[in-house]
Amino acid sequence: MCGIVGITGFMPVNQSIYDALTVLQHRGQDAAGIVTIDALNCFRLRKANGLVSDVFEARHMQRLQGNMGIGHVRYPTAGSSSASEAQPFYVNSPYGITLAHNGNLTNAHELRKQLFESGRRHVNTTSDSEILLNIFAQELDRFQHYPLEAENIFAAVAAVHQKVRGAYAVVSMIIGHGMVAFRDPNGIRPLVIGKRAMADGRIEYMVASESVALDTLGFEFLRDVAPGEAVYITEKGQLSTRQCAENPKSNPCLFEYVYFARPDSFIDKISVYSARVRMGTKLGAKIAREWEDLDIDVVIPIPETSCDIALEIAGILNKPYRQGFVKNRYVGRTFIMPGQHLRRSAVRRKLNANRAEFRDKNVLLVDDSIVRGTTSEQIIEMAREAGAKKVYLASAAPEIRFPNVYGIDMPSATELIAHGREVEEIRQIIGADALIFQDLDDLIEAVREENPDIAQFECSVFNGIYVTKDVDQQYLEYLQSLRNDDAKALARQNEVENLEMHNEG
Ligand SMILES: O=P(O)(O)OC[C@H]1O[C@H](OP(=O)(O)OP(=O)(O)O)[C@H](O)[C@@H]1O
Ligand SMILES: NC(=O)CC[C@H](N)C(=O)O
Ligand SMILES: [Mg+2]
Repeated sequence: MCGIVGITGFMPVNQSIYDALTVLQHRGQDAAGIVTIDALNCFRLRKANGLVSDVFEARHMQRLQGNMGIGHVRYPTAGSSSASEAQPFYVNSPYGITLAHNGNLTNAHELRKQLFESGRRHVNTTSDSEILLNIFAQELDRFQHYPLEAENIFAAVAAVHQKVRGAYAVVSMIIGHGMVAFRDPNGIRPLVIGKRAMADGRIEYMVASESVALDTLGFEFLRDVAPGEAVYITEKGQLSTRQCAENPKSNPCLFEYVYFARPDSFIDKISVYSARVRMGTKLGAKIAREWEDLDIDVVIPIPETSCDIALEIAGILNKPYRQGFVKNRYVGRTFIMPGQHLRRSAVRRKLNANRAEFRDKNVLLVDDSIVRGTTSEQIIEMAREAGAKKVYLASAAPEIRFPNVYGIDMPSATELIAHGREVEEIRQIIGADALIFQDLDDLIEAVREENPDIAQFECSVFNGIYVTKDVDQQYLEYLQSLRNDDAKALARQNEVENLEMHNEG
């Protein structure tokens, strides 16, 4: 998952975009970037690998001048993790365009070919986002006048929707025009818009992956950008919006609510926090039903995302809730780290058992999800080392059995602990005394309760149904060959940092 942000204002936006990226950091820890448009109508860019606080030094911030800008935090799901694939991307024609993207395209390979053969455009990186930028540029280029009208920009987005498959929440800037943001016709990845009034009444606008970024910067939440919709804000601050998809549907990613998004965000009118509490209610009821005979002394969350869920379960079971694991606040999210070795070693650096809470107790550990099993395997071991008698584990998400192709880096089914396995087998592998998963229907109900208008969530990782309908076994095999852990490790070895083009150093 990546995080995107864009601000059109009347004051310098560099600090605001930086601040927004810091509250979206949980969506991507690998790279960060900001582009602004300065007073001479030139783009100013800083992007590199690392956390937001590492990438932008005072000298970069000073150079990022201008009242309009976009930013990105990256969790790579396509291409390589080289700094040259950090975002935003830039293309010089027509007019000069930059773009930041959250999501993943499922027809990137065909699009690249089509761009070269019929568009005479070469894309020099392996990033799907740079392909998306070039498709957008190609469509804008069909209008051969300057400046473009809002109509032209919306027509270009409509054409992008026709050509591109997959998940994309996008923010882009066009020199001499303004900012454009759009969401794919299934609304898989989130995108919100907000506004802030200046003292003189002029309105500044902000788009972001999550509403928490608007809150932090004092922008008033206006609404979610609708699936398929585009918003265009001119340099002068004029907002227009348009539905650009022929058959838009609301199929937001269920895993955003389980894990990715911050609890204080609202996505498609649903509070992420409340959804997690309801996940706890449902799972608590299932545990009470199915584990009547189990003697649970204490409920312990696996920090951080599962804390709200575990607290609710403790309430339902009428058992004490204890913070049995202390989290090192300087270690980030382990699931989105690149490479299994790094993920494994990070768990013990991140979490440490509070012995007093485990000694001679039967503990119920709660996690939001079990994906590769990296966390649960080690955490159960740690609970036992700390003196627990019995260790039970509950997951607020059902078994994750299928790859994700829409912006979560789970390209290969064989890396998933629940792939091809039933609960008993998974329990044995992770070493729990008992293991329980939430039912998919319960999870969907828990999330959907606040917005019954959502008929279908994107929940392919649980049921193997891909809402874009273009994903078949052949594509999944292709993806796996490209992005399994070994292939990515090999690619990392061959990377040359900070170069746009490969340079034999
Ligand atoms: O089965 P796994 O492959 O280990 O993946 C699942 C775990 O990873 C995530 O935690 P993470 O450390 O990324 O972040 P958090 O602090 O937000 O819980 C998630 O919350 C689970 O704990
Ligand atoms: N997680 C994401 O949204 C990733 C965006 C894009 N596919 C990239 O890899 O850079
Ligand atoms: Mg976790």
